Amino acid sequence: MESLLSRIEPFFTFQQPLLAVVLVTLLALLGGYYRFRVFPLLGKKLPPRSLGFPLVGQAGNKFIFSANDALGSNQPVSVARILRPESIQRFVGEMDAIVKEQLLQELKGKDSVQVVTMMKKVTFKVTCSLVFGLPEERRKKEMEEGKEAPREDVISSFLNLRDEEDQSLTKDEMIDNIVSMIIASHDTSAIVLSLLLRHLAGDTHVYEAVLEEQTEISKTKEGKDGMLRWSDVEKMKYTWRVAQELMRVTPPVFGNFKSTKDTSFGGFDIPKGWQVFWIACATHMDEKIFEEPEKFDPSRFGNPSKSAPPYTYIPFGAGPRACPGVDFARIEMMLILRHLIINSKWTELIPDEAITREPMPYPAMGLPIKLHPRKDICWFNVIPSLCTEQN
Ligand code: HEM
Repeated sequence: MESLLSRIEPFFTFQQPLLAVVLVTLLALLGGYYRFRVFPLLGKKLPPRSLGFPLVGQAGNKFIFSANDALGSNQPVSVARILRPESIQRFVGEMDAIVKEQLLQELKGKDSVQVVTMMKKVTFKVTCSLVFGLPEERRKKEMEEGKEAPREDVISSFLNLRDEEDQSLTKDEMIDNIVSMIIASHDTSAIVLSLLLRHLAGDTHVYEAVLEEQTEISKTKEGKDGMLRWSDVEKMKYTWRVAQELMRVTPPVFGNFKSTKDTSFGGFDIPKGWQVFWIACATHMDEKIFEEPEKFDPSRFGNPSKSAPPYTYIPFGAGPRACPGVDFARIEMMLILRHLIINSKWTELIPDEAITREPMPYPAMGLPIKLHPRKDICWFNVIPSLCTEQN
């Protein structure tokens, strides 16, 4: 497989494992999809596409969160900086506060909830805080309390961008990038979280192991301010492996790239300029890459001897246009899952609910669950109805 990849890689700007490639497709096909699904948001024409994953609007390939230098030397770097681990890691405490506040709001007075809707709301709120920064009153309060200088938000960063001719972004380019960012960020994490809750409801062994890890972390927080930090997220190793395994079994998104030369793969000719649509599912289920692929086994990510070769574990894509939001997504998902699991068990109200693809994999009925909060460590205890006889 490696020799095949090395033969093919030079022909693509977006190197991916082509084992699993379901070859589709012309720009028109994807264009149709995006026009139908996304463009009504902006009422714009299909953007001129070139490389990678431009989602919406006139900005087209000027997707400035990309790690790829799509706009020119300084611009992408300055905005992508916001999503780099060292920036995102500073955001843990703030993100944690938003997550708690939003979960409380979503669960207030309820003993059952529709998970997909809840996750979308929580992740939307977290994304908005990344894009727009802290609300004014909280920003003031934090400064008064002598906390670190407020983190740079996406809007401020956009306003400071200049191209080689010292031109700032147009309003349309800004809107396109913000809408793309919000779609790319909150929907994906919301789906993974929903599927995680669904899996944990039916897998007691994994549920207990995640709970144990999170309880250990809680013990280290006793007597302190309780605020989570990056060092706490780093300790969530098993919890993260569970999320990784979930994304192996059910990768949430597809990707696409563009051939820069005429080439062929698996007996198919791929003309220069064609958009190639890849899916991770088949690669992730290939027994030559992942032993016993049908088995849900988070330990495969903690074992160097089992580690997958490059470009074979690709829920976040790979190569120059890989997802720049991976650290953000990791922290956000770990925090949300932690708060739910240390406070509550849950059971599915529709057992074995089907998964539909639209095209992302959603529980067909939105995953309604019943919550069974734990009395002893009830974070929901500000809401008495959630902490009474329901255990
Ligand atoms: C579990 C969560 C997520 C998953 C599974 C995911 C997956 C992906 C994948 C597979 C791609 C590449 C698509 C391709 O190859 O064509 C991508 C691109 C992208 N993602 Fe994510 N993503 C997630 C969360 C996030 C978050 C939280 C953000 C932002 C905070 C984000 C921002 C982006 C951006 C900006 C791109 C476009 C990069 C470019 O065009 O160069 N994603 N994502």
